[in-house]
Amino acid sequence: MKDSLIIAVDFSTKKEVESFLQHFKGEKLFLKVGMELFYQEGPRIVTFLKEQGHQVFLDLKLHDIPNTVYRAMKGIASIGVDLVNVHAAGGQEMMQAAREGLEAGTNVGGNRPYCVAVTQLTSTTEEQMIKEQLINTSLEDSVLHYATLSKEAGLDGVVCSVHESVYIHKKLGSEFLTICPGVRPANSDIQDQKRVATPTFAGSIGVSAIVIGRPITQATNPFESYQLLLNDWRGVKA
Ligand SMILES: O=c1ccn([C@@H]2O[C@H](COP(=O)(O)O)[C@@H](O)[C@H]2O)c(=O)[nH]1
Repeated sequence: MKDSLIIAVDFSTKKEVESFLQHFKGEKLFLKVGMELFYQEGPRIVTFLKEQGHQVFLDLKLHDIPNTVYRAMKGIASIGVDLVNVHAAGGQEMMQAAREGLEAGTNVGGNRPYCVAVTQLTSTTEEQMIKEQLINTSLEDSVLHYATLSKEAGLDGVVCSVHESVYIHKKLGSEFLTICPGVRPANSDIQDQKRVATPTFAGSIGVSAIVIGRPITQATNPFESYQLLLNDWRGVKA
């Protein structure tokens, strides 16, 4: 889990994923399946990727009442994913229920999937948070607050931007996972992301894992793009 570069395979069909993975010549990857793909293909896409030897982050960002989240997580654990998530805004009781559901759904002797909570989406600015969510504090304080609640609920970490990771590790310990999307090569298009950073910066400050989608999936040569980003992240000099 730690030091992984997770590729967000944001495609609509298994066929598109299969053709994307052909660029990687059998390399074992850490892949993120999001709503777009899961809602089209269902649990069988996870089974397919696991059978190919990949690790899977199922990014469904659950946010519902505790009983519903418990039952959904119980089912998700039985599909065999490695990492799942909820929205921290669902509250501490809901996050506890998520963890308990995962424990209940994990086979005896198996590993419970890691569970992390989304703090503030990396597409949100501080200005938007204050205006639209009526959270009258700094974005950093809001993220730290959600991270603290997540840890108290027994979760393994959070989804946050690279910029908040240092404060989270300082307060909650470096073992508490910071999974960071919003990662872009220097001077590239940030698209709908707002709180962005380069892989090099993420690596230099000890972020637990980074998530990158479009800079790899939409590249002319996805494998080359992945290798370059991986080297930047791991501090390998060209
Ligand atoms: O705060 C969040 C939480 C999740 N995401 C997801 O990560 C990827 C990022 O893709 P890019 O193409 O690299 O922007 C995407 O699947 C999001 O759903 C996030 O970006 N921010």
